[in-house]
Amino acid sequence: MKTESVKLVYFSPTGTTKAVVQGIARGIDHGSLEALDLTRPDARVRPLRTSEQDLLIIGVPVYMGRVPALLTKWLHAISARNTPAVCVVVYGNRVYEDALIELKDILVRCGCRPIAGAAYIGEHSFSTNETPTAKDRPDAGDLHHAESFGRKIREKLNAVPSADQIPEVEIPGCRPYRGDSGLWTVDFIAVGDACTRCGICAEGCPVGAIDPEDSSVIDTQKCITCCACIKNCPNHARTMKPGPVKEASLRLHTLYSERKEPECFL
Ligand SMILES: Cc1cc2nc3c(=O)[nH]c(=O)nc-3n(C[C@H](O)[C@H](O)[C@H](O)COP(=O)(O)O)c2cc1C
Repeated sequence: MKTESVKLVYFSPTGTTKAVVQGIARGIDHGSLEALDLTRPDARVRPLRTSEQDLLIIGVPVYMGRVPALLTKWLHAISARNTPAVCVVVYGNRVYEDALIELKDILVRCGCRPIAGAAYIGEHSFSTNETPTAKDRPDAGDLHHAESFGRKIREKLNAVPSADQIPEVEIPGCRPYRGDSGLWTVDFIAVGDACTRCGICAEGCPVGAIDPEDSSVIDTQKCITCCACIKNCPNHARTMKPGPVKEASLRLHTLYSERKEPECFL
């Protein structure tokens, strides 16, 4: 079947999911490409509409083995008319549990026809220089893999006459979904003297939890512990305070250092 455009949709506070889905899109020989970055809160207001002429590629990070809870309302509101869809999750080298099957289920309910799914590895949000986990992933090998996955998706699309005839894609996972999509409410960010109040952290916060006038003021009720503010700070002024997130960073580094590889389902 022919698709006229690719719609590339992602939520990616620390940029790893974005890099992976862009890699997949490079491998698909597409006509036009429209990107929708859901990371900023104002991008999650208008619902998405897609048709059979689109190919939807949608990527989310894995949070606690699940699709991030803050996205589910927006995802459920997608209105897709028989749209072929590629479901992608990116996880921090621990496990992706039921996130991929959950994403697939949501998209099916919205009217999509999943044509492929994949789980890739990205540097863990809690990874630091002292306790790294999946440091600098996706790396060149992962991105090469993503492009080649994209080429296989194109071949599969070319081989089916219409979206109705896309065969069911088997995705691993359990229903009801395991894991707990609830996040910690925790005051874990230390702001050091190097902070210049430039506001870059507030601008990049996916939930508007940082005061743009005074970036040391953080609304812990809103914070989703994505660590984008730590990783995006040009002055390295933000670090983890001792506590559960820092402890998790050490635990992940200790238990999940062995390299995992991407998995694709076609
Ligand atoms: C709150 C939270 C929960 C997470 N849960 C998991 C998890 O269950 N398994 C895992 O391997 N990685 C987990 N991660 C790590 C992210 O999935 C991973 O770092 C991903 O690459 C981040 O994507 P991004 O760079 O697009 O923000 C979690 C990260 C956060 C912030």
